[in-house]
Amino acid sequence: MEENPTWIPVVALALRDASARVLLQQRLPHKHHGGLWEFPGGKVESAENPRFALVREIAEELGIRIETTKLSPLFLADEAGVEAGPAGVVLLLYTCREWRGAIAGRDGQQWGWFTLDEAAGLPLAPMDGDLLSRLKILDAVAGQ
Ligand SMILES: Nc1nc2c([nH]c(=O)n2[C@H]2C[C@H](O)[C@@H](COP(=O)(O)OP(=O)(O)OP(=O)(O)O)O2)c(=O)[nH]1
Repeated sequence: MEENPTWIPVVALALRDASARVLLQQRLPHKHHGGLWEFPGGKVESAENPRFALVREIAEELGIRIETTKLSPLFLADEAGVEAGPAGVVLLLYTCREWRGAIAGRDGQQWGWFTLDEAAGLPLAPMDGDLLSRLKILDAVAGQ
């Protein structure tokens, strides 16, 4: 098994508002990486399609509806090169600019809209920090 380790797929969303700010939320204190900021999302359930997993997680965590067809895949992050977490987490980041409903931290978590520079100044979960760095490069290339 060591030569063929398993992995845990996790999906995350870079939700962008009209000013290109990004929504981040703070992990609850009792969780792994408690108190650190992250892109909203969560674990893909067994054999679940990642886009549908993200729609489910976003509804659960933020109370809003996003559409699978409005999601664009961006990047992935894994644990090579970032501070180690539980073995095998691979974080798949999508982006989206449209949602329906009013945003609320349904698990009691703090959330907010941040420019990418503001976001970079927050204490971020390791893989989210890695993804944010690449999002900044993508925005710079796109001239945002
Ligand atoms: N977003 C994010 N998640 C990470 C990082 N490192 C790491 O091990 N994880 C893990 C923590 C969680 O097990 C999983 C994220 O899924 P989740 O948001 O559904 O996790 P959770 O803590 O609410 O649920 P659980 O692990 O208690 O079941 O990925 C990281 O740098 N960023």
